[in-house]
Amino acid sequence: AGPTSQDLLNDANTPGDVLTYGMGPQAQRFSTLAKVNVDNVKNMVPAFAASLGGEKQRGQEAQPLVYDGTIYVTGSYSRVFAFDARTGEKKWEYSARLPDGIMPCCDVVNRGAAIHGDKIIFATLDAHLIALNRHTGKVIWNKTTSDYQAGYSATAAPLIVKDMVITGNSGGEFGIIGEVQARNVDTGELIWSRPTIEGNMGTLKGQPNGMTGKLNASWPGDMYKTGGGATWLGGTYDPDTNLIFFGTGNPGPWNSHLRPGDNLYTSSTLAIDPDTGVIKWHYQTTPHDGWDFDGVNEFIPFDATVNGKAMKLGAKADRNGYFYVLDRTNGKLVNASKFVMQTTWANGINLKTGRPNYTEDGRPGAPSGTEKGKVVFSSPSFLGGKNWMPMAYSKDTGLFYVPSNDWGMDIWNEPIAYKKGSAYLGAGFTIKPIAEDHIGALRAMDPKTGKIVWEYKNKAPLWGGVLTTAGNLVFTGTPEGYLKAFNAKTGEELWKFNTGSGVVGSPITWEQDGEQYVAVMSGWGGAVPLWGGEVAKTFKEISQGGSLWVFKLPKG
Ligand SMILES: O=C(O)c1cc(C(=O)O)c2c(n1)C(=O)C(=O)c1cc(C(=O)O)[nH]c1-2
Ligand SMILES: [Ca+2]
Repeated sequence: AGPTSQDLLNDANTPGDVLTYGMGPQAQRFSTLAKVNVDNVKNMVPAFAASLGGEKQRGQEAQPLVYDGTIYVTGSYSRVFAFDARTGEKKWEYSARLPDGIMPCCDVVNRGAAIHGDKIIFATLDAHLIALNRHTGKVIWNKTTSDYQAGYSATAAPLIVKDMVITGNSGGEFGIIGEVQARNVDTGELIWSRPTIEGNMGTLKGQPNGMTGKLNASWPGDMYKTGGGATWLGGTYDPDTNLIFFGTGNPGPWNSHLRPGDNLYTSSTLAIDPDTGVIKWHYQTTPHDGWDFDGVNEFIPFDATVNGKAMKLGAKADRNGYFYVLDRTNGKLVNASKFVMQTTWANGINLKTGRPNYTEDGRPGAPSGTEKGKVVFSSPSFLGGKNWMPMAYSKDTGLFYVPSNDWGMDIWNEPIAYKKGSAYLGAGFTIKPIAEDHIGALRAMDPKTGKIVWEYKNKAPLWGGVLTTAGNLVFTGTPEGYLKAFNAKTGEELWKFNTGSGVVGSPITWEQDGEQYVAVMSGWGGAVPLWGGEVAKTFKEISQGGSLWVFKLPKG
């Protein structure tokens, strides 16, 4: 039969398998396992490695799934692999036949699959959603989610809620319209679609277009028709409030002078009712985004007592450099604090309005005629204080572990007009380091105080996901090739292993035959080598790769 929607809800409490992207619908990436712990992690050794093979290497950003003795991973170029979880032997491989004209902005990546019943479901770079038989890798259904020739693509892992596959889309750099789609998991038929840009019609259940507030009030003229707001990282689900949370990306074009207004719902967190597709609340982290700060970062539900009051909260480390804690029942700001070295574009967040206090010269200037506008130095860079790589929340320490980066950019605006299937930026940029000794910084954040409790600095930008465990451990990868383990309370580095290529995947752990296993994908890529400017030059020595690595303690 295979996992049911109920099994997926219980994923965080069943350490014998990993059924969801995020290790639980809330995506806390916390494991209750403690067989591998601060005392013995130094002894951990590889159990096996499995290559994705072929000439198709590039960025391997996937988080593996584990079920019934099989590890499922997605690879670059829209591939899926099933490996034996005891030996690493390949069971099957599926490779989507991609057309020549795909337009992913930021490498040919995929972050993971979903599992349900007899199916493995994943999204492709040419904007298809495909369900494979998990035993054979044969296609069960294959749906077109949008038009790749207009710049749509998909890189996120699907979310499964109540027998629906809920997906985001990519293409924010091409003037697409961000969208969340819910489909029947058995057939792939569309149930509802929720556009993220005010003024665009979706097909919602029980509401003709379901857009809240005045249509298009936050966009001039027709700009909402090409407004971006891609939901390119997928979503999390909170059973306590029955809400799904999707971040939305940058508005199109990047040149903000062409679209005065807040440009809802770009660079925001949306809380959506999974039963209808209706937006219950929104919180916009960067109104009128002019830096590609995007806002797509994952929103992780957690519970804590604030000022003596038990609260249902959620946290998001935004690309704009601020760590936000919201009341997840209504989207109200509880606190916001800086988690990076610098934020040149804003002096903090106004706790009453929830809006950033913009600095006077932080925004790149308007072009005049065909001349580019005033260049400004901005920090974080557009690749963000934190990009797509997911943070983790430990129920034991009460801390969030945030994979962050300290860097800046020169950014300027240029004239631009929309053309179907062409980049729609109207901006240029060069990314620059801002510190002598590091770009990457893994930071332990206390969500109650907004304080950084410890940090680990890394020379290259951190671009991989984080895992935390009841063994008082935090795991993350580095572009230099290491998977590393840290003491969750102190940040002390306890173990490392070099996988031979940059690690930009998200680690997982599970228990099998009485032993605890840890797995991560290795394979350098993603946006940094493509867009990293001066920063990317320092990492050209990193070798490409494409392997799954699995670790455990030696027997006996
Ligand atoms: O607006 C979008 O649709 C969109 C999509 C993606 C993507 O799907 O990977 C990225 C971005 N934007 C983006 O801004 C970005 O920095 C980025 C980095 C990466 C990556 O995988 O390393 N993807 C993306
Ligand atoms: Ca983007």
